[in-house]
Amino acid sequence: MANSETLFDKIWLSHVIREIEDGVFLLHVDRHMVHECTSAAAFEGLKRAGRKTRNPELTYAVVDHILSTAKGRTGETFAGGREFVQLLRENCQAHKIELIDVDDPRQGIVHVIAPELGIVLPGTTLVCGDSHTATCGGLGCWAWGIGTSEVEHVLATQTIVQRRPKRMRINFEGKLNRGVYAKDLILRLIGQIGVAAGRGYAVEYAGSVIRSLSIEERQTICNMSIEFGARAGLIAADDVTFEYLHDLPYSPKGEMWEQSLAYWRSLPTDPEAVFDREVDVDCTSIGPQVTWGTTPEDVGSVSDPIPDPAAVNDLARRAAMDRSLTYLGLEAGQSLEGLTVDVAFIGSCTNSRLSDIEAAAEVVRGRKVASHVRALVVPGSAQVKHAAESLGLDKVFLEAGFEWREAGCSMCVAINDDFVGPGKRCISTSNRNFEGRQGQKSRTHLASPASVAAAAIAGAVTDVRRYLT
Ligand SMILES: CC(C)[C@H](C(=O)O)[C@@H](O)C(=O)O
Ligand code: SF4
Repeated sequence: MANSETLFDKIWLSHVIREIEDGVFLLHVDRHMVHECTSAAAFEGLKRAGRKTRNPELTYAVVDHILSTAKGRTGETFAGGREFVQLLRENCQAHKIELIDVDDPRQGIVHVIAPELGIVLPGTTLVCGDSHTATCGGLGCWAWGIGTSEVEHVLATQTIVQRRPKRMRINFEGKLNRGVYAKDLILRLIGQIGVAAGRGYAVEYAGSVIRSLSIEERQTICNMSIEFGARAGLIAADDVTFEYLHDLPYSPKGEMWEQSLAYWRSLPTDPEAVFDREVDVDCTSIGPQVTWGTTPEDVGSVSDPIPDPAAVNDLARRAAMDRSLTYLGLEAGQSLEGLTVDVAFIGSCTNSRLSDIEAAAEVVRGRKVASHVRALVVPGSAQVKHAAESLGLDKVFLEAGFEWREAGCSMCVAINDDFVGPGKRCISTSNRNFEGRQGQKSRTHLASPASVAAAAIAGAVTDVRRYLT
């Protein structure tokens, strides 16, 4: 039907090659990102089957996960990652895939560099063997994480088989309070609708608050789509997006740019379009968010008392809350404010872009990290690191007592040199807080970069608004 399609419908329809069975389709993949952690088995599969990569020019590889973030690091510094890095190098060479290697000035977390380089474009499909690929949806593309066997399929055919998802729209309206950032909005949403609400849906984020966000903030929102079960989250491209994309290394140029712009402007959801589900989030009532449990749904404003599991009727939820509180060493009714932290981590594909680092620096400037806290900033990419350094932000952090590290996934996932330590408590800008996520027996509290910076200074979870002028 004319004039009643959603953004997602438009992208979907322009990528269908054919219907395979009822509701299941073969689709074209425009861009494919690859990293060292989930690609080795896919390349191995190709080798065994004697297949080639169909469109190596549409695939980009980068090293980010199993990598040291120490100054002067190479792909060999972290012993556990050497083999993965080496294999990626060999596979990229054999398949003529562009590799952004450890010492490349474009290196960084896969979901941070893809937008930064203009590999992500509105209206396209982008996949990667990584669940947080949805991050790239912030630029109006359909981006989602795939499994390793699908990585092999995409390499071999440049297509993917997908069941058509349902459509959900989430409307963020109201006025943002001081000390409230994109991270607080997405945490609040997950607290409101729960970690399973997105299953089977492609989600579009909309509303006046979303329109007012920068591209980096939109990526933070889309990044956590997977944390409530949606595999993709999209935000329609607008002038903010076009300005961001203009003149990036891989974005279209000249006449192609003009043609692309005209097409991109046709993509936003039509006014008459209908969604399978709509959710409204009232931003006016949101304060700085901090998680108190082991899912991102276990979240509240920093000054709220931790909810009492005994007051919850759903028995499974009650048991999960009990288990969360035990794991984190917390009690119902307790306030998170004043809770001592051992580690403060600013990084990950959720919150490691320049604006995140700037927001944290605003809190840190002229202050010192509490003496018992290990505090780190791990920029999402070499470009982010460089940009921050040219603003003198590295000095702000170093003088305060933070570590200023090289780009990578780092302590978000702890499959490298950076981990929290058993029984230790970390306040983190990353996206996952399940048991052991940041290392064996680590305890994680998710929050925004400004809130994490404030906690590093205070030595404890605190209300960031006290540190803002
Ligand atoms: C290593 C990779 C498979 C994983 C993912 O897919 O999300 C990682 O990036 C993560 O965040 O846990
Ligand atoms: S930063 Fe964390 S969430 Fe993002 S890709 Fe790396 S491990 Fe996954």
